[in-house]
Amino acid sequence: MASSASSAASARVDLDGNPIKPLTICMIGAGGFIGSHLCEKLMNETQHKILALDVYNDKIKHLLEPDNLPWHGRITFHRLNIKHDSRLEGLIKMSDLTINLAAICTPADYNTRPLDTIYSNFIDALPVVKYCSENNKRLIHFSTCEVYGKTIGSFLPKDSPLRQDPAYYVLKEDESPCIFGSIEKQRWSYACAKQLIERLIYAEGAENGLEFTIVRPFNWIGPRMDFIPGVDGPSEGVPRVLACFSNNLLRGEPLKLVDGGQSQRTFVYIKDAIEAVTLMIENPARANGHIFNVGNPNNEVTVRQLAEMMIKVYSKVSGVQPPETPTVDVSSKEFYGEGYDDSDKRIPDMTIINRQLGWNPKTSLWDLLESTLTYQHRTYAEAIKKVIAKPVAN
Ligand SMILES: NC(=O)c1ccc[n+]([C@@H]2O[C@H](COP(=O)([O-])OP(=O)(O)OC[C@H]3O[C@@H](n4cnc5c(N)ncnc54)[C@H](O)[C@@H]3O)[C@@H](O)[C@H]2O)c1
Ligand SMILES: O=C(O)[C@H]1O[C@H](OP(=O)(O)OP(=O)(O)OC[C@H]2O[C@@H](n3ccc(=O)[nH]c3=O)[C@H](O)[C@@H]2O)[C@H](O)[C@@H](O)[C@@H]1O
Repeated sequence: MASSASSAASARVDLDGNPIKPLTICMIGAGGFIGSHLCEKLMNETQHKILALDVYNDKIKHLLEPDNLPWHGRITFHRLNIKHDSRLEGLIKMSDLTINLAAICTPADYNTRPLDTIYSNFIDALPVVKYCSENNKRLIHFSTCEVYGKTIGSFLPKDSPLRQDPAYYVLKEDESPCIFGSIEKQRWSYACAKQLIERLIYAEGAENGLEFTIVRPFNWIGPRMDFIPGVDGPSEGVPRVLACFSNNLLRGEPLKLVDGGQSQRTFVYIKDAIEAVTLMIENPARANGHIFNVGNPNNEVTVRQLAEMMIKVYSKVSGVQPPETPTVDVSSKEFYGEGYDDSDKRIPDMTIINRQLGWNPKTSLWDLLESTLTYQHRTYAEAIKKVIAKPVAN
């Protein structure tokens, strides 16, 4: 008799009521933050098989070992660098669907390693697109909300009433322009490379019939995002804001607000966002040919407000009192170096994803920070104490 888990999984149907066939998915960048959550979801709740490609597998080790896991045999890890590995085409050919997550995607790299950033986000993705197109394989490609760049409203005078009009700031997949800074502002190397790969994929769809979906994530956050400097990443490394602020909180240091923390972001819980990706995987007729914003327009804060909320939540979940000086201002030049620039505001329009997939985010910013910071505290607090206690070598 089939187990209740597997019979429940085999009875699953898509949004149009058709049974979902198990797929083989070539997931490139499966060992990263988003990949690890997607692998977890697909193993726990579906019957799909994953060929997981990455240079690292630390974040999915718990899904690969031991041999008696319920999904044993449905996920296999292939350690490879897509820059130079002849196995890539074969693995794409063996699959029904390719999901490409591989990228350099931390802002601290965009202006300091612009060549690596452009190669990673454009050149290295080219063979993936080509192999999918030539072999008639479906592609879900991860782009970014950064392709929108700055809002139209950011160019209006500070006191202009038009700044309050959503037409000047809400970001729509099929209408909003992509507004980047000058070439000296190398921050935009990432957004520009992502924009060009989006255009190439779109053109492959238009001219050669490639079946594609492009995902534009808006600040997905949660457990396993990036690294804590000096614990599971380089001491001098600068991860994305959730990990930067977590690191400050774990060490009892003030949180650093770049240029006063005035930029605005909308944060979505990784588990909500993964639901959207699962809908795309399992509803190709509704997802193919579309570009989807995936974010939570209800969770907007300035970076300063995010810092203040994280300080409160961390204190609640850890029992540790916040430092006397909870935040400090730092210039972007000091923090990121020459060539940094910023997106002012990022509110996703949700019309297309709502219409095609009926998806909506559920988790409030407070709740997602509570579960994420509980994880950060449990995972890192002891390790940080040891790092801090270590005598510094002369
Ligand atoms: N997390 C977000 O909120 C967010 C927002 C916007 C866009 N994205 C996009 O989503 C994708 C995944 O983001 P993430 O947050 O999981 O990042 P991540 O850095 O955690 O994951 C990327 C993974 O790709 C792997 N990788 C990079 N280059 C590779 C190569 N040449 N060969 C093999 N593997 C390689 C890395 O080792 C890493 O495990 C990226 O394309 C990113 O640009 C993420
Ligand atoms: O997550 C996304 O949707 C996209 O945006 C991110 O870009 P950004 O939001 O600017 O990156 P974060 O590092 O998360 O920074 C958010 C804001 O916090 C600020 N910040 C960051 C770190 C810090 O310690 N202090 C601080 O004030 C930054 O200057 C920025 O204004 C990254 O480019 C990508 O991962 C992704 O494509």
